[in-house]
Amino acid sequence: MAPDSSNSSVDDPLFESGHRIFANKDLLKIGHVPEADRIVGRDDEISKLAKRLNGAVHGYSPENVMIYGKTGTGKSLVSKHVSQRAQNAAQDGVEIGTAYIDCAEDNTETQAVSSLAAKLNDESTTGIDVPHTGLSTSKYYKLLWKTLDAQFDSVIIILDEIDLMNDDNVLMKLSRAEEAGKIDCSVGVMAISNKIQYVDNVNERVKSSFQHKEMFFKPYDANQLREIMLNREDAFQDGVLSEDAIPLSAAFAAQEHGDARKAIDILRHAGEVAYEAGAEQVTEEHVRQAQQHAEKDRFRELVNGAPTQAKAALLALTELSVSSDEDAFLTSRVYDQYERICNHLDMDILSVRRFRDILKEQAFLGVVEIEKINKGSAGGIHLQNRLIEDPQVVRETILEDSLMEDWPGE
Ligand SMILES: Nc1ncnc2c1ncn2[C@@H]1O[C@H](COP(=O)(O)OP(=O)(O)OP(=O)(O)O)[C@@H](O)[C@H]1O
Repeated sequence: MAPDSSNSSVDDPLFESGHRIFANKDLLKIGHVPEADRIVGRDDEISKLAKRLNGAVHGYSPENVMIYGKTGTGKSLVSKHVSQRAQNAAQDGVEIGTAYIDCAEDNTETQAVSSLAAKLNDESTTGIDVPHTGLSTSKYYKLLWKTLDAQFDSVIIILDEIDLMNDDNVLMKLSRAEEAGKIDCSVGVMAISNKIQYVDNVNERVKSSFQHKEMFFKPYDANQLREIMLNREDAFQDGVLSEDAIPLSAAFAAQEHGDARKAIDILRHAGEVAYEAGAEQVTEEHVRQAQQHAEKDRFRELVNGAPTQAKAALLALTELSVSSDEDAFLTSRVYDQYERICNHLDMDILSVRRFRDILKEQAFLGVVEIEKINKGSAGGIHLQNRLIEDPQVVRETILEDSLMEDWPGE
């Protein structure tokens, strides 16, 4: 880790001595794992999870656990924390290994198994060389089993964002290894997901071998978010945070779904905004600006991740918004524009009914706002669609997609 030089003085006047706003910005980094005394509001989850892993501490099998919860509710943090404590608490003569796999990165069976083998293998103890690439999946499994037996009585494996793994095989192989006689070391898997029905959708064979207990992490409320941030107040210089900065960041994050990552992000960004503005304090206004920025980022992510047809529908609404003084348009008018776009880009044209469904989905995601207009007894009910975010931002984001970039605009 880089030394904390926030308060050190620098001889060259071109550079600032220390930092006006931050004392230890690392505390607000996304990947930062806080110390036990900075973890707030998760005592129950920590002790429940510890019970599941208790066997490992005494050299028996830990239980498998499936952890569900929305983003930023502390699932990764608590699982890393408890597995680390189990490793430290291991009884004399009991060796516990722990490994964390981010399935968003290692999303194939081979990648996950090779990563596990590489992370758990201490070559100086086992004499086993685990090459990064080039072996078949089954060879990587063999290396993994060898390295586990050479070092551990028990191993605790965290598979984070398991729903992003494109194959459930790894879950089955890990949970069956001991029973199938492939290893003597016992294996406990903590699989983590935001998708509440993840296990319902996995293959029956996997389900029957991955016998597990389930845990649900509830979103934080504004008080808990405030506590989480107060516990990292020392990321800032003394007296720099105005009284409102933390409560307001907590309130913004709680409004959405109680996401601690979002709360910390807003606070860090507010500090950056204050710094850029040359301010001495992080004020309510800086937090508001940081929140608007976070909102734009979230919006960009939503639009980026939308299917191509949804992007074409949004582009149609965007073009109308950019080229007119109005900001809300009847579905029929948006559909005409959508047809022009699809023709130009050589895309399939969906039926009006399907097109309406797409706009509804986008309204559900908070990209579009739909309003019912009653045109009297003869005119009937019509739907008007409006983009929630600045049309130029939406346009720029959609045109980043290589399938849409040939649209010249109107
Ligand atoms: N109870 C807590 N106390 C202190 N910090 C917390 C707490 N819960 C979460 N955080 C912080 O919030 C951020 C997000 O937490 P974490 O990654 O554990 O969430 P998650 O539920 O795993 O989210 P995702 O599903 O998006 O991976 C991290 O920086 C973490 O340190």
